[in-house]
Amino acid sequence: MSLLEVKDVNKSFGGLAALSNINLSVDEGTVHAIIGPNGAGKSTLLNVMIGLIEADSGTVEFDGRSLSNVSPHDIIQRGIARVFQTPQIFPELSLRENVAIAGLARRDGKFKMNALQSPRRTAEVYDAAEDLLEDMGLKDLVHEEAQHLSRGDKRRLELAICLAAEPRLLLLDEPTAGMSRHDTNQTIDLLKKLAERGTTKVVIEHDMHVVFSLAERISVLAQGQIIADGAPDEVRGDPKVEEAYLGGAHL
Ligand SMILES: Nc1ncnc2c1ncn2[C@@H]1O[C@H](COP(=O)(O)OP(=O)(O)OP(=O)(O)O)[C@@H](O)[C@H]1O
Repeated sequence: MSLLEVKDVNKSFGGLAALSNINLSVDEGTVHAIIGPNGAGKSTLLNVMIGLIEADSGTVEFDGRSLSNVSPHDIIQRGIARVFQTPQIFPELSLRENVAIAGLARRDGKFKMNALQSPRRTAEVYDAAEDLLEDMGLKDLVHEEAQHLSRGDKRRLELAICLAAEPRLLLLDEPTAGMSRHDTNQTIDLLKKLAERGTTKVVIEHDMHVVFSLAERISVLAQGQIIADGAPDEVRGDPKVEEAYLGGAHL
């Protein structure tokens, strides 16, 4: 079943068509990668999906309901979370406070810092935060200030923050950008583990190792258009993709 449907979406910046007639369907429970060369329109598409950029025309539907005119906050409430290229964390708070705040925001419908001081909620929320951090391999760091984390651990924290919101759809914008091969492989393992939670994922990624390790379906953007869409093996062998994406090199 399709969880997210992008239908006939167009977006121009001035005279530049960043997205042209984009149609894309993300099936529930799958990992769907969006790849393409620099400037292909990947971030614009992700921003349209999450309501940060309004399309000139076309629609995005999540679980059968249009996301038009829905605020980014309400989009999160509906069950969509985005992992940004730069981790969005509170640097001076501990890891578990960072994750607990996200859990409370999900539960209460809006950010309520003073809810952290309510004893009844605190234990419950902190327990859930610690469980998530343990899943992310950050158990020993729950009391550390987030600002002291390594880059790889920050990415893991940010994933925990996103998951605390219990999203049905997770949008990941270059989750392994800037990571060492070791951290990249750990992140791949982590994302595979997340698949067991049934969270549907859309991943923008430059690293082909990551894409082909994770994705069940790949859409290829070039110059604002989808030039290929299918299973990894279909996309890998597509001459249009090799030409557009890597100037004729083999994927
Ligand atoms: N706010 C904006 N104003 C003007 N032009 C923009 C804006 N955002 C994106 N563009 C242009 O739209 C096109 C698509 O950009 P986009 O960032 O979506 O590509 P991308 O595939 O994510 O690229 P990259 O892989 O380099 O991040 C580019 O030509 C870019 O310069």
